[in-house]
Amino acid sequence: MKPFFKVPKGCLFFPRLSIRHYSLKAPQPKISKLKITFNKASESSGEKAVDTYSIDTDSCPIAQANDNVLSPIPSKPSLPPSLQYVRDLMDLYKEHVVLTQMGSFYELYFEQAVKYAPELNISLTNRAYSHGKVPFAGFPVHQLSRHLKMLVNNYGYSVTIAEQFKKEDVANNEINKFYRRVTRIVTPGTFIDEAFENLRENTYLLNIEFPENCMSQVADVSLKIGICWCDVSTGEIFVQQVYLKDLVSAITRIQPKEILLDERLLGFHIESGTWYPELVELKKFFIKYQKMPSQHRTIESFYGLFNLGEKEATDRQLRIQFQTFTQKELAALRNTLLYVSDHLPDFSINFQIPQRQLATAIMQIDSRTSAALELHSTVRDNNKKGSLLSSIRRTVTPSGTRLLSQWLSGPSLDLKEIKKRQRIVGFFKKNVDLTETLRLMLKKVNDLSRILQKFSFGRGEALELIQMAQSLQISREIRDYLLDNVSLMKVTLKSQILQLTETLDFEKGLVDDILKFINEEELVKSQDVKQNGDANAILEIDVKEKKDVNKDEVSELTDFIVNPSFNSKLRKLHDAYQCVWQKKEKLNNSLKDLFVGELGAKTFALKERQNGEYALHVTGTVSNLKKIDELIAKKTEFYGNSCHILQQSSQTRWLSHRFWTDLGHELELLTLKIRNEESNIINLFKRKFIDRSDEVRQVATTLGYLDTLSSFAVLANEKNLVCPKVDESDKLEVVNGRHLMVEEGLSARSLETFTANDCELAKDNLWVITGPNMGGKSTFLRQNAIIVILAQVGCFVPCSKAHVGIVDKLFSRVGSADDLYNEMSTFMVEMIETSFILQGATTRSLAILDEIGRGTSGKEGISIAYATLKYLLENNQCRTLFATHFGQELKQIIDRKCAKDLREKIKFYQSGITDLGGNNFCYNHKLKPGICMKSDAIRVAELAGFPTEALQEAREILG
Ligand SMILES: Nc1ncnc2c1ncn2[C@@H]1O[C@H](COP(=O)(O)OP(=O)(O)OP(=O)(O)O)[C@@H](O)[C@H]1O
Repeated sequence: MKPFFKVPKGCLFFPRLSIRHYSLKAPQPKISKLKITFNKASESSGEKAVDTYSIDTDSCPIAQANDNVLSPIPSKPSLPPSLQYVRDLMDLYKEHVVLTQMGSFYELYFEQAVKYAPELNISLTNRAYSHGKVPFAGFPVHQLSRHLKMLVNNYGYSVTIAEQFKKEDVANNEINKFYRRVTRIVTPGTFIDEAFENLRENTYLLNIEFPENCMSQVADVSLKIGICWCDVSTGEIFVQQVYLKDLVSAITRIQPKEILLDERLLGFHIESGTWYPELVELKKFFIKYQKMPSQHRTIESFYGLFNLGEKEATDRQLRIQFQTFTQKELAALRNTLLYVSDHLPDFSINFQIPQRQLATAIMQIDSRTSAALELHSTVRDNNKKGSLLSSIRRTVTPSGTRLLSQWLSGPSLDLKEIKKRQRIVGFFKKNVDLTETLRLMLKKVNDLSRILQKFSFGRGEALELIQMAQSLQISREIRDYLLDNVSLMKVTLKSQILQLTETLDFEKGLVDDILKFINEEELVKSQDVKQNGDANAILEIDVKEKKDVNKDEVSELTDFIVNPSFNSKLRKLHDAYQCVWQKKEKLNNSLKDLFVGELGAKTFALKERQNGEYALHVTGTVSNLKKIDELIAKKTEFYGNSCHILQQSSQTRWLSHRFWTDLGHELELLTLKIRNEESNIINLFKRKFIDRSDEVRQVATTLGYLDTLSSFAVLANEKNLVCPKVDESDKLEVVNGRHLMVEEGLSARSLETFTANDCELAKDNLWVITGPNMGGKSTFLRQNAIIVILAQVGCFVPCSKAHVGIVDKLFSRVGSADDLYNEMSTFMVEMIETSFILQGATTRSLAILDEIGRGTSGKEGISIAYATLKYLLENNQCRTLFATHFGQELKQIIDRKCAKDLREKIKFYQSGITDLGGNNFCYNHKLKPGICMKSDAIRVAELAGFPTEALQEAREILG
């Protein structure tokens, strides 16, 4: 029998999975194929027509075309140009949802309108054209984000967005004054709007570069694969080279929102697991198949996507960095960069220098282990609440939370780094008041990396500029605060803290300038007005109603957001504005004296009407207004100008007045000029931050680091955690260990307290844990794995003492598998998972195995359990916890078949039940040496509400 993937010498043979016997379900509809070509090379492969529509908008005729330009294939000449454009886009971006901006709406046409209108819950209508009716549906521009969420996140579609632009130098009254072009293609990995809102998580896009033609051969577990992942919303980008056997662990760690694969792999259905079983894991993700023409673009052509200050310095740094990457990593990087730049053609991407992650620096946790240990979500309902992350999270900044999540997915193998973290946590834990003050400061810090990215994309409000400046100011305060307290620190800690504080020293002048020259109060006010406006728009309040209300006097000086003293140009504009404003005040007072004082009007004001006209607004009684009318009719001059009536009602008059009209226009023009200059200044400041991207990111990283470590200190004090001894030994010794989440659950539900248990393993030691059902076996296994993870992220651990020799890989075979291997029997899944452990575990690994062999008949199950146990001891020689209901049977086989030295490496522990008399009992979760002889399954059945008759029957059979 031929193995279906290559098994290294000395490892177990894998069962052959024939697709005939285990026909796998078709993948979920998340997978979409993007037919886009990117280079001329494809002309030869018969895709010339498609090539004409490259989404590279610079060279793309269609993307830049205005609505008049017809498709090169004049398929439906009777369509109006704008519709023809939509039709062409739909043909080009097949399988994408195409949203085209038409005025202040995004619209869907033709069959897409029919298909997606119900999914978006918007109304579907028809519009009549000369060639017939066309179905269409749309929504206002400001609702884009809401509908994108639905299309991309809920339905997993790719969305192509064509925006409308006004042609330059075209008069307003021309019919074809707009053109449209594709500004972005939104997929889960490039959905920046969503990422900017979702502060606690990274939005990673992952590209996997399989070697060419590798799928036409049997899978080789030592195949080298290049991966690259990036978060466009924070600018992070990483590369790594992994072996095929470690690929799924890497994916689990990265938790990408989208995975990019070469289009050529489409036919291999890799997520079915037929080529390499572990790849069934890909079913969990949004997969995009993409033509990968990386060889046609040099890496240098992407240098513009990085901004590390001066261009030359950036290029030099990148060149040096890329020399350290392998070819596979570079290929993955190139394709990722290409994909991002093609999907966000209108955004200036600003990545940090790509970081190379080494497989040897991070603990490997495969997806089953991550799920079984509930690191990020619970097994039962896939909820974040109740997970390890949510139960230990005390971070107060978005970057701290994201860092914590990354650390939990990939704990460190770097002893020096772990000890550094422990030292800092220990210091924060001891100095409670200092930590409290630090965290109060951290709480005020905004998400610097995301604000920076917004600026790079030409987005970001002026208020975010203030937030950026304030956060950087706080980072200086944190720096000073820590420096003030270095006397409390021991030598090593002191030098580490000093190193950290260096990165918090961001240029003071820039920050001070922003805080000095930009008026935060006005910004907050205008933000409130905007938010209210948005809320009204969302509520779709009748706009007409608002239009009836005429604007009050032109803005007062306080509406401006940049201090006039910023530069002479702004000063001059403000002086001119002041001068006109004073004239306006004088005019207002004089006319008020005249109309109210002398002519008896009730009120008087200088106003701008909704239609833009400047007018005098007078109210009064019918007789007073009559007097005014008569004066107007006689062409009487008011403050040097005669008036005429623009609009009247019984008690109001709108009057024209030349002088006010001139002043109004002057004020309007000056306001525009000031706002324009302000916008230039804001953009200048933003640019300054973009040019210092590297420094801003360093501050963000350090603040996230301090946040995470101080949060560990808070947690340690709150949960009574201790600092574990971590070293390169082969030990796993835990005294009075606890499971944080189970403990939390118990205290929330009942008065019962958690029973702490010890664990003492060394290399090639194996503990067999037996006990009744519900006796706490799985809990014990998991708690020790979690303690290892916590120890290696630098966190303190729930026990009274721990000694953890660094674990390189964590394996588990716990509980029922998820549904990925659909149509495979539970036992087959169990065996596949166990095989991965037997093939992957090293002498530095920790394996937790729960009830191996339970999925088949008793005798065979026991033999499999024994074989697994023996293989682990003899070959893997890792630290192992092995829970089973076959304790007695296993012991007998071990005694019979194993040599003394092997027998001595196996220890048996049991939990039990304490009888309380009658039918009453309680679980005794305390582990003690020995083997539990019975599982007390009938008691569990009784607790679960089994019918008495059935229970009786079971008891009789048991005897
Ligand atoms: N050390 C402990 N102290 C207190 N309660 C515990 C402890 N360990 C487990 N429990 C409680 O017992 C429940 C069952 O534990 P667990 O699932 O670990 O048992 P098990 O022995 O693996 O059961 P089974 O053999 O039926 O799978 C837990 O949900 C928890 O409420």
